[in-house]
Amino acid sequence: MAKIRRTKRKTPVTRLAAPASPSCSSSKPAATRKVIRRFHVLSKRQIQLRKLLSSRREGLSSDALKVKEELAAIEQEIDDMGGLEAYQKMSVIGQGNDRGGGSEKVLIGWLHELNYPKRMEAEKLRVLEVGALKPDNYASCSTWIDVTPIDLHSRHPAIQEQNFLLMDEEEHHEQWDLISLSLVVNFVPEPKDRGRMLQLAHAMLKPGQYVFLALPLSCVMNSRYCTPDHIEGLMNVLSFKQIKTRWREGGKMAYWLFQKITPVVPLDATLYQKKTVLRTGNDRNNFSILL
Ligand SMILES: C[S@@+](CC[C@H](N)C(=O)[O-])C[C@H]1O[C@@H](n2cnc3c(N)ncnc32)[C@H](O)[C@@H]1O
Repeated sequence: MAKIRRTKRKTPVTRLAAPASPSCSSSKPAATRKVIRRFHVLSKRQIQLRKLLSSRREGLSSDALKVKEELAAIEQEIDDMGGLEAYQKMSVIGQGNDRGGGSEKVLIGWLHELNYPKRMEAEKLRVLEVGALKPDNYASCSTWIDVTPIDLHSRHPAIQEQNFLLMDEEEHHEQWDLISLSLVVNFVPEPKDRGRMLQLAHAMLKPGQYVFLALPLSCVMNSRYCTPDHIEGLMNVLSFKQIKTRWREGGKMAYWLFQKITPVVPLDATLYQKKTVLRTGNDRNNFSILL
């Protein structure tokens, strides 16, 4: 039976800071965090191994066999843990307790500051909520928000089971007023796919409309490769303008609202196409987003 390699490498930040600090649920906070961290570690390794396998010629060496064995062991462990479903359950607990509710509270507050729903015309705001754990996050705004919740794994019939990265860009071109990416970009293991997610959001938004982004604070405050300025610069390159941002010292989350703009001159993307060290020090994480 193959064993999963257990190294002393640090757990990636994307895995640490998902909303998992329940204080009044039946799951103990430490146990909740443990499931979330382990799930992220395993799914990142799963992607690495799959890539490794697809880059080798069939039956090339005994190395390939080892990779296959490790992959099988990882997939078994993910299954034994209860898979994405168990992870989502832990995230719901965290959502309720860690943040006193979901990120949508921050977003709704900002929309009110931007004078919604007053400034709206006849139609409701078309919101695509990516990574929806509950179908009714926007129930209190149902008179002015028309939400489409999607997730890789639907936990409710009203949540469409859909990978955002596989949505048809042409079909959805400039169809949405707001796309919510709360704790979703950091869930995606590959930095380039994270960038693609933001690019896709841009293509799918109507001109002048918004993307809401929420990340664990450590992704921007303790990463070697990512800072709040870097996020803003990267979003500017994608033709987004920062409208709102919020985090607090010692907090767990960072939030942004960006507006899709039409740039006068396209900006140079070079700085965002490869990892550049922006912070030094041993105790940093490796979160990054690449274009
Ligand atoms: C940590 S949970 C966050 C849920 C919620 N948005 C929040 O802020 O608490 C991440 C969710 O995003 C979903 N997700 C990740 N990548 C996705 C993708 N490409 N398309 C759709 N859903 C995705 C996962 O399945 C998971 O349910």
